[in-house]
Parts: sequence; C-alpha cells; structure tokens
Amino acid sequence: QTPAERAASAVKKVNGSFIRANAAKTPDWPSVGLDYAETRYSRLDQINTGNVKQLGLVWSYNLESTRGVEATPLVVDGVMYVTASWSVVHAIDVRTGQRIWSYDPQVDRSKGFRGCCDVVNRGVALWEGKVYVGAYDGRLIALDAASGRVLWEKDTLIDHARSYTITGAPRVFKGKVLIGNGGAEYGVRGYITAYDANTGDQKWRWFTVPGDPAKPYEDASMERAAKTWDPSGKYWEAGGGGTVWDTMAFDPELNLMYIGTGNGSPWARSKRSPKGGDNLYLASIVALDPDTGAYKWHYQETPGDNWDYTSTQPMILADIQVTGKPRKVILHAPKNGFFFVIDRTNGQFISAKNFVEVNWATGYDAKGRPIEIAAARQNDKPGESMPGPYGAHNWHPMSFNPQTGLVYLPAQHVPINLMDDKDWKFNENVALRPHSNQGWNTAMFLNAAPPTSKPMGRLVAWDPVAQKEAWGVEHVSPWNGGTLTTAGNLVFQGTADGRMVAYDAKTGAKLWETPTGTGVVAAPSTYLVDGKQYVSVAVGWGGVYGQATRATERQGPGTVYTFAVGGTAKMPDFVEYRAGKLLQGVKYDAAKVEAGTGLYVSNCVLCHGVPGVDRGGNIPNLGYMDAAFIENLDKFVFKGPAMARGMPDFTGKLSMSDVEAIKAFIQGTVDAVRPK
Ligand SMILES: O=C(O)c1cc(C(=O)O)c2c(n1)C(=O)C(=O)c1cc(C(=O)O)[nH]c1-2
Ligand SMILES: [Ca+2]
Repeated sequence: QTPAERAASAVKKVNGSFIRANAAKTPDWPSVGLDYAETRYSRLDQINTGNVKQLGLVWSYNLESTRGVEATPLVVDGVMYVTASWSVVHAIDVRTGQRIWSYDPQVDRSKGFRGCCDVVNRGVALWEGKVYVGAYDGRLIALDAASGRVLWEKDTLIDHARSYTITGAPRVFKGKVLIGNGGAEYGVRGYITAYDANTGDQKWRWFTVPGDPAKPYEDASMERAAKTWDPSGKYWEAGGGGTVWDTMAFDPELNLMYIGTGNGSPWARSKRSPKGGDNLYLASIVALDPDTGAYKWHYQETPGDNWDYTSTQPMILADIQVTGKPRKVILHAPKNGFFFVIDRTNGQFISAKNFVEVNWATGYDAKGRPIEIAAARQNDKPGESMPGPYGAHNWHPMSFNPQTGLVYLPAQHVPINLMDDKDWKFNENVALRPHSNQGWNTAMFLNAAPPTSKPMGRLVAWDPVAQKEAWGVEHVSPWNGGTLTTAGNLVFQGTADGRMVAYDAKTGAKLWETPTGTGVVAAPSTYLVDGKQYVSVAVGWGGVYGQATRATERQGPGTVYTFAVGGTAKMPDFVEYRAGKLLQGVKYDAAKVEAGTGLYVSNCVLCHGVPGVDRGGNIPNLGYMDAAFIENLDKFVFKGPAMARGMPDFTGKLSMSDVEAIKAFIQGTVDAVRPK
C-alpha cells in the first residue's frame, strides 16, 4: 500500500462505531478529544511510568508556519492529520514522518486581523474517507483523505460584514459535521451549524443568543432567552455574542450533544443589556438534539457575563461517583475560575469550586448561581478581576484519567484590568477607544492603568468529586499546553517555556522532559502503529497571549514531534531568539505620549505587546525595531506591507497626528524602561 492508499483506507474506518463514546481501548486517535466524551485519556500503557525516561524523538515534521499551532494530531492506522496556522492541513505518514499531502485553503492573509486571538486552528475531524477543516475565513471544507483534494466547501457565515472567524475543530456526530465560530470580541451573534458529512447540505442551525425582537424568533429557546436581555441596549446591533468557538461533546446513549458558549458582545453588560439580566445563553453549557439541533437544556455558568468569561473551554463527559451514587456528568473548567460538575442528563448543577484565586464571586449556591461580589461589576475605574479575560483556563485541552479520578488542567492567570467605556456606541469609529473595528469592540478599556496581580501558570490535577487540587506544578509563565493522560499512569504537557514534560499521574512527579524549540500551547495525542505506542505533539507558540509575549529563548517553525521509547532521532537545530536592541533615537514630542498611550492600547497592544517590556511573541515587539522603522511608522500603518500577513489597514481610523502620538508612546515607553 502506498501512503495515500493507507490514508484512504484508514479514514474510511472512522464512522459511528469507530469513534468511541469514551475512553475505550483504541489504538488510534480518531477525533480531536480522542472520543465523543473528549476525555483525552488513552488506555494505551506501553509507555508508562517505568519506561517513560527512555522516550526519544522518532521524527519531527516542519509545519512551515510561524504563527500559533493549536491542533491535536489525529492518527488512524499510522496516518496523521494535523493543522498549522492559517488552517493549513497536513497528512503525515507516521511510519516515516514524511508528508503524504498538505492542503492550504488559501485564507486571505490580509484578513488576519479579523480574529481576536491569532490565526490559529485546533484541528480536523475525520469521517468515512473525508477530512474536515474549518478555515479561518468561515468556510467548512471536506477533503479527500487520500489526496487532500477538496470534495465540498460551504460558507458557514451569516454576515461577512462582521468579524466572524473559525478557529475550532469540527466534530462529526451521527454523520453530521458541526462547526461554530469566533468573533464575540468584535460584535457578532453566536451560532452552531450542522452539515451532512457526505454532501455538505445544511441540516440545522442553532443560535445561542436572541436576534432583533422585532423579527420572529427562530425557536422557543430564543423567545425564552430574549426575556433575559434588556432591549433598550439594542443588543442585536452588536450581535450579543455567545460564540461557539471551541468545545463540543456527544453522548450517544443519551443522544445529546453539548456545546459551550462564549462571552457577551460587547463585554460590558451595562452597554449590552443596561437593565441587567442573565443574557441567555451566554457563558453556558447547552445540550442540543444532534439530529435536529433542538434545544434540550442549559446551565449558565456566568449569568450576565461582564468579563469575557466564556464557557467554550473544553468539556469532558465522565461517569463518576458523587456522594456514593453513579452520576453521568460534565466536567468543566471555564474561564471564570470555577470547576463545575453538571448532571449531563438534565443540566442539573451538582457542584462548583474555584481552582484558582477568584475575586468576582465567593462560590455557588445550591441552585448553581454564583454568589457575586458586588464590586466585581463596578467598572467606573479600572477593576482587576480574577480571573482576567484571558481566563483561569482557556482553550488548552484538559484530560480526565478514570484510574486516578483526576482532571489535568492547564490553569493560569494573566493580569488585565477592565473599565467601562461609558461613551461606547456599536461600530462608532473612535480610535481612542478599543472599538475602532481593529481593536476589540468590548465597550471596556483594557489596562487603562497598569494591572497589579501576578501572572501565573500551573498544571492542576483536580479531584472533581472532592472538588480540590490533588497536586499541582507551578510553571514559569501562563499559557501552557493542553494535556494528555494515559493508562500508563502518565500525564503529558508541553509548556510555554518550550518543554514537553511527562508526569506521574498520581503524584505529579516529573519523570521526563525534552526541549521543544518553541513554546507549546497545543495538546499531545498518543496511538499505536504496527503495535508500537507513540506520543505526538504539534508545537508552535501563539494564540492570544503568545502573539505578543514569550517565555522561551528559543524559536522555530511550527513542528510536529513524535516520540517513542528508544527513539534516537536528532532534534532539529533550535534558533536562539534575539529580541534585538532596544529602540533608540526616534525624535518625539513628550507631550504626545499620553495621547499615544490610549491609541496604542486601543489599536496595537493586543498583537504587538508593550514596547520594550514584552519581547515579542510571533508578532514583532515595536520596542525592539530599528529607529528607521518607527520613524516611518505611517508607511506600515496605512496600507503597509504587513497587511499581507494580517495586519489591519488603519486608513480612515487613525490620522497622521495619531501616528505621531503612537511613535511618541513607543519611544517614550522604551526610554522609560531602558536599563540605566
Ligand atoms: O469570543 C470569541 O468569539 C472568541 C474566539 C476566540 C477564537 O476563536 O480563537 C477566542 C476568544 N474568544 C477568547 O476570548 C480567547 O481568550 C481566545 C484565546 C484564543 C487562542 O486561540 O489563543 N482564542 C480565543
Ligand atoms: Ca472571547
């Protein structure tokens, strides 16, 4: 068999019975979360606590990308399917580490700025000879598994005037491909759509938040949700939010599928829904009928979201004993910092406990409502919510090991404070505020004053029954990789500072590590080929935090590493990262620094970081440029060359005098932090 023939026959097997409900013994990794329950727990135990020290590289594969890589590699019968940035798909022969094919959907690079959080993609879905990818520009594309040829392609977006993007992995439940989208930082209405896996015909669509109440509601769930929004805020103009940008799971026995919904659009509830209200179905877990898309139940984790607290973080379906009784539950650790155990048959709240320091709520009452701290919503001055908007846990997948009963969770804190933008109006172009259609459209100022809390990154082993940490490992930085756990009593995690590490799943003892050349954000997978167990991880620093910051002194292209016991391949040569010399000599008017601060924070900081303080992620830090570059900043800001890589064109958004003020801020900030 040629590799292409193997690819074709392998993926043909991936059908209703091939993807398991949960953690069954399977030699493959056929779906992004391994199984429908998204456990990321493999029963393979060839690699275990006894021999993990002998893990070595078998091959590495250059993904030829320089931006964030967030995909979990799928593997069936020795054929790997993985995505890089810009939604590029690679099919790799695991036996040789060689490319079988690659497919670039040719996303228009100049539209990069339309997403909040880097041009990332979290992986593909496989089904009956096809590979599905959600392209950044909103297309759902079905490829022939053997050749990478396009079989069909659907535009999933309802409105191209709005900043919808796709970053999440599609799932296939019962012969339907499911995909949502991102965009709630810009003003969109969230929804999820199901397409026939063979033909691409649309089967159903469910909106997560109500539309314009002057028009008929799509279904009873929308009519009910509308009662929880204040129409005087005209929430439908900004879209309302609630995007389904990452997690989905499926319970074949209950015939229910589950999605997590995102934050409000805009973030500030005082603007979105001035008289308050829970604003259903934001920041919720929602159960849907996979055949029809009909709403079944919901549990809202953050009523009336005001902090970008989303519930799109990866969820896991598990069967556990709670106070002596077996319960079918959902395990979930959303951005808001609480670990939830929810009954997945009916959405009933079982328990919630904070897994990091939180200051917006003291806990949850017996009915499952948060007990809020009033000050958390008082945003007339910069308020530092814990967790911040990057979440106590973001999209980085967690895993659940039924042997240890523990969930392995990449927890974090990224300090950011928020202040209401009282004058905010949807789509009004005021570059001084963070809603110039290039900056986020949140109705809030981010870090109008410097935040004071400390950044934190931690691998947390959480006991969901006792609702407490069993063990934890402190990392040097936030934004560490997703986790994998195995029957070999292991937990694997890549780190922001560029290591791949194996821990004892019971104790947290570090058993093995290897450098990865660049920070890791994605989660590993494991599988058997010809009877031998491998572990693979796709590496590529990036995402919303990684685009502007770094925690490693090395860099390299997006790369897949594949490890096995006794592997002897040589790591590729890592390139040392040099931030360069601090910017010097740009003449500026000190009186303009203050105006420049607001402009920079509104328009530049999310991608370029703080000049001379952050050292550049995969987007350059402007505090380390040559003076000639900053002196000619207007040539980059107005229809500049970086547009071809996704930078916005600020024509009509910023004036020449705004650019002068931004230059003053950049050089002024660097001068202030330059070591004396
Ligand atoms: O509200 C949204 O629609 C939306 C979408 C996305 C995305 O699609 O990547 C992210 C977020 N929000 C978000 O809040 C967030 O922290 C985030 C991090 C990342 C990432 O890939 O690093 N994406 C997103
Ligand atoms: Ca968001």
